[in-house]
Amino acid sequence: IVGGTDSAPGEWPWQVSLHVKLSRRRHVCGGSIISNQWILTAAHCVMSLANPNIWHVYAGILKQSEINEDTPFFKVEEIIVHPQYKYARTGYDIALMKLDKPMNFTDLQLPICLPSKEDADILYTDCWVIGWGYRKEKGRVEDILQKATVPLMSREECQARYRKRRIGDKVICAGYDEGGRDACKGDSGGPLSCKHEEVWYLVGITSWGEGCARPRQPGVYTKVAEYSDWIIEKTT
Ligand SMILES: Cc1c(O)cccc1C(=O)Nc1cccc2ccc(C(=N)N)cc12
Repeated sequence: IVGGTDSAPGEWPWQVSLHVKLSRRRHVCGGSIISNQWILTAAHCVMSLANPNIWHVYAGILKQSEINEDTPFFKVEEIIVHPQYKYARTGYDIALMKLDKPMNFTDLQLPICLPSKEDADILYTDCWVIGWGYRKEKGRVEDILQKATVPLMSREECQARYRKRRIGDKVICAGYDEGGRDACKGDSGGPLSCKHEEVWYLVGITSWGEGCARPRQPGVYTKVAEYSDWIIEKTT
């Protein structure tokens, strides 16, 4: 997250850290708890690492430094990548991870609500992007979970900012014209969470952007409301 601040313990109980157990255990992407056995993340996070056995899901943590070989984690039983996904920039950047066993909800690990398709046009005004990703383009994974508030923008305005790309209706853009506050590498797969009438909704999944927090280059997020049928089909 560029231009963010430290989160407090339990502030974002649906945020998880997805680690890959390869050469070195490391945070690869964020993800969101959507039920006691399912995590929603970005397809580009899991594409080249589609083997469920190499993933460790850490829930209820604030700092990466809380994680060591004794820290409990969830194993992944199944990974479902959207069948139409090719690259983050061309959309369908969404994937589901089924945990090997249901988690117990606590104050530090709770699900976030999915917006329904009817909610696709709600104008959310209190949206936050969170993650342990880079604070600048040439950055590194951060220790304390960062948060930044970002305004949603219309598809038309986003398309005007990304002339070389097709900004479709299954993505949502957010950011400041002057730049300075945005998600970045390492935040991928994490939630764009919006509070609406006292309830938090998973409005977007951090997907891509040209650089990070650059003027007139907003963050692009998978629009979760457009995938509610797919999510329900795959998780029930
Ligand atoms: C290609 C690249 C890097 O190598 C390092 C840092 C950023 C980038 C980059 O251009 N964009 C990105 C690469 C990977 C995930 C990203 C997630 C969000 C955003 C965003 N701005 N909302 C940009 C990303």
